[in-house]
Amino acid sequence: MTEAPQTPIIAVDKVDLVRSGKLLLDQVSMAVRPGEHWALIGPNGAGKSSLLSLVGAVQHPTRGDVSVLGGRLGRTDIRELRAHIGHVNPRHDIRTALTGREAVLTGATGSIELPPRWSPTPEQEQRADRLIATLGVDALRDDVWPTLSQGERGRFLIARALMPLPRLLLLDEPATGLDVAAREQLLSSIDRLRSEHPGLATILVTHHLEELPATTTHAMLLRGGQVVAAGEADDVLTTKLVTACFDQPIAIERRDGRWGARAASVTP
Ligand SMILES: Nc1ncnc2c1ncn2[C@@H]1O[C@H](COP(=O)(O)OP(=O)(O)OP(=O)(O)O)[C@@H](O)[C@H]1O
Repeated sequence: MTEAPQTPIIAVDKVDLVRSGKLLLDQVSMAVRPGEHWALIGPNGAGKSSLLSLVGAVQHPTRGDVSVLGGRLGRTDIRELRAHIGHVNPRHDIRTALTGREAVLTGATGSIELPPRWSPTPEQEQRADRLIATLGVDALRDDVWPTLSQGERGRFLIARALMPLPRLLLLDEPATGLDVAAREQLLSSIDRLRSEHPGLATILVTHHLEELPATTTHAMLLRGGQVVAAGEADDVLTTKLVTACFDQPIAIERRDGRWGARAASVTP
């Protein structure tokens, strides 16, 4: 007996995105299934954030279809869809002295600050504490936001995004600005998270292959709004395809699950 194929969490079909008369995405297609962890890679201006905003139900395509969690954009209430998508935005702006744990709890209300007179249920508190442990920031849970480092905030924000039990987690350049130790802690946390939530699908945007967790299963290379390659990570993250994507000779190697990139020597 053959197994029924898993319904995609995201189905993007021949999408164009036009803004201010400019074609930002050109015939892009993508299918993401439960348990898949995608890397979205490409040079500056390639269209990575634009694609993330479509699958995050933030904006609609100009042409083509986007379905997220079974709801087709344009036919579904996108606010309702967004409630099931965890979106980790490095520009998340907390201006008060919330503790790390309180920041995570705001994920239950979808707000930036804790709403007045709101208190979490015991289940919400337990969930926040479990996620804080998974992301490895237990010891910092009572520290206030202004005193946390960028890497520590990043891990609290991932825990926050997971509070509503999303089936899809979008990570927009989560390692930007982190030192090597903070980056490695973040990547280990993402690996742990993925193993503890096997049905979760994730998409991680980055310019740097060194910032990919070892649990990355799939990759898409974008350039000038077009897909250069998409599929299983080992088939896509190759010297030939990454060189074509960045228009620069780049040698790719994978060691102990992690990727590395360096300038390739060009043979005359
Ligand atoms: N609303 C808009 N109107 C016109 N052009 C836009 C708009 N939004 C984005 N762009 C342009 O579209 C292109 C793709 O932008 P996008 O932010 O998706 O790229 P990116 O791959 O995420 O880039 P980066 O790595 O620099 O963050 C860029 O050239 C950008 O200037």
